[in-house]
Amino acid sequence: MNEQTPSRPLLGVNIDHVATLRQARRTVYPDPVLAAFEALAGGADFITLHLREDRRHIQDADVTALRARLPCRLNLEMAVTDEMIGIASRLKPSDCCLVPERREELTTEGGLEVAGQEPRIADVVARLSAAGVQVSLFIDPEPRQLAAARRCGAPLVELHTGRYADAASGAERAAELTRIRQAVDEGRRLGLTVNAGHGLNLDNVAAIAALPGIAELNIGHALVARAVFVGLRAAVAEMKQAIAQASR
Ligand SMILES: CC(=O)[C@@H](O)[C@H](O)COP(=O)(O)O
Ligand SMILES: NCC(=O)COP(=O)(O)O
Repeated sequence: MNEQTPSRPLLGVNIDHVATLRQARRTVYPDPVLAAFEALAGGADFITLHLREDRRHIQDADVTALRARLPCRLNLEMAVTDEMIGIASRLKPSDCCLVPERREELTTEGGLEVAGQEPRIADVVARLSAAGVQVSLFIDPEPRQLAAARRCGAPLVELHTGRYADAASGAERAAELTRIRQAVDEGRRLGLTVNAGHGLNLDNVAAIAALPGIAELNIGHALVARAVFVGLRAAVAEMKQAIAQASR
């Protein structure tokens, strides 16, 4: 629950798109395991990765290797499918985040529809929790989804910040930030630990990191993109600094 929310959000580095580069040629490099250690050297608090049904980037072997070798928490993002539940139950990552997934999507387009499938989500939360996995639900910043997440027994939620990140105007961005702030407050009132992520970068992270009560941020694509120019260790260090400055 949320009694120990840190003064500034922890940073989970999502290494999906290191694997995207590897999959472009089906080579064995760049190695996501090496990337994870570089991210940790840059100050990452834990590592996040998304094992998609279509395996477009992260592969099963990456999850197995990281589970065996990481000295930190491993946050496995996955769809709510029997296949993925089986993988998570077998590998037992420290954390698992249930996300929506559609084959044709370019990236995650919205939050998990928890409110419309509570019995299924509650069952999966119970099964993974019984296996010792800390489960979070990737949801839109909406009161009905927060309430449903609480009823499903999830201890954590991750608020989808994609609409904030993709806002086409300052007014729209401000409105989305208000929506997220209200969702953080409501989630904490419900006793949830509240995380956030998707589409965050050096230009937009400060306003999110400054929101009181956010426990963790998951950031990936923008960090890997920045790493093309400065390296992953430096890109993570930059992001940690931006988060620290925003949450003073
Ligand atoms: C759930 C989420 O917002 C991301 O962590 C997710 O991994 C995005 O999918 P891609 O990494 O394939 O863009
Ligand atoms: N859950 C969000 C995440 O892990 C990273 O999302 P992005 O920074 O790659 O958009």
